[in-house]
Amino acid sequence: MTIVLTELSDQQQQSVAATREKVAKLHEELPRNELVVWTAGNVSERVPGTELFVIKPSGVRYDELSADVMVVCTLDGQKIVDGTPDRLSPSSDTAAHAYVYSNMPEVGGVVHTHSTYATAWAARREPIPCVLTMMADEFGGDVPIGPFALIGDDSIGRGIVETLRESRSPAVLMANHGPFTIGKDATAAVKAAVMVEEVARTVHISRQLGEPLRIEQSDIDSLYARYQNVYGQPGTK
Ligand SMILES: O=C(CO)[C@@H](O)[C@@H](O)COP(=O)(O)O
Repeated sequence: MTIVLTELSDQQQQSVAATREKVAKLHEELPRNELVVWTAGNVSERVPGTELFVIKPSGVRYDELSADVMVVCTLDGQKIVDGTPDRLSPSSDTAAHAYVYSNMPEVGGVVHTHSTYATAWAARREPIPCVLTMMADEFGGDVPIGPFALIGDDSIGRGIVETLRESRSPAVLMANHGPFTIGKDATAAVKAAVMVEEVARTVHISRQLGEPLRIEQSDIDSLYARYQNVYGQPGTK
């Protein structure tokens, strides 16, 4: 049965509208942080109080993105009648985002980029070793590699879920493709995308003059616990 946005409850329609505004605004962070070129990358967020999520339309330039063109999809990746033109297709990664939302109920936001240094590690299919306290803080260990998967069905999503279920990391480097990140909401997922590119660059530079040394696991655990539970102001991180 096709879902029609205007047939949802007023509260659900307001939730969709607010999520569209937020996801459109968060897309600005990808070029601002130099995580994407042209139309690469995408951000999505689950719509509270619904079984829906909002994602970028495929192939639309970042300076043409707005709340009005954010596409609303069901958790199996199907576009609903959302007020956008029928011809406006959701991101080519919609199936991947949908698979994550369907299989990781704790995830509220998903981001994909091709940021240069993180994607270079993905091309080598090499996990980023946990050699920085910022990595312990944000990723709780290495940043893992996910399997090579072609776009178009749920194989990328399946690879993301299978990898991240075995890791504390909110980022996975999909082999030969690039980073996908998750979070409790889209803001957290965008932050993870920014941070994974930062640590990928730092560790790359460090390795040019020697082999960086891994932090002891007990120290990683201690740093991760502090950062996840103490750092920053209450409710923000
Ligand atoms: O890497 C891919 C697909 O995985 C790119 O096409 C992606 O970054 C951007 O695609 P969309 O514009 O979101 O369809």
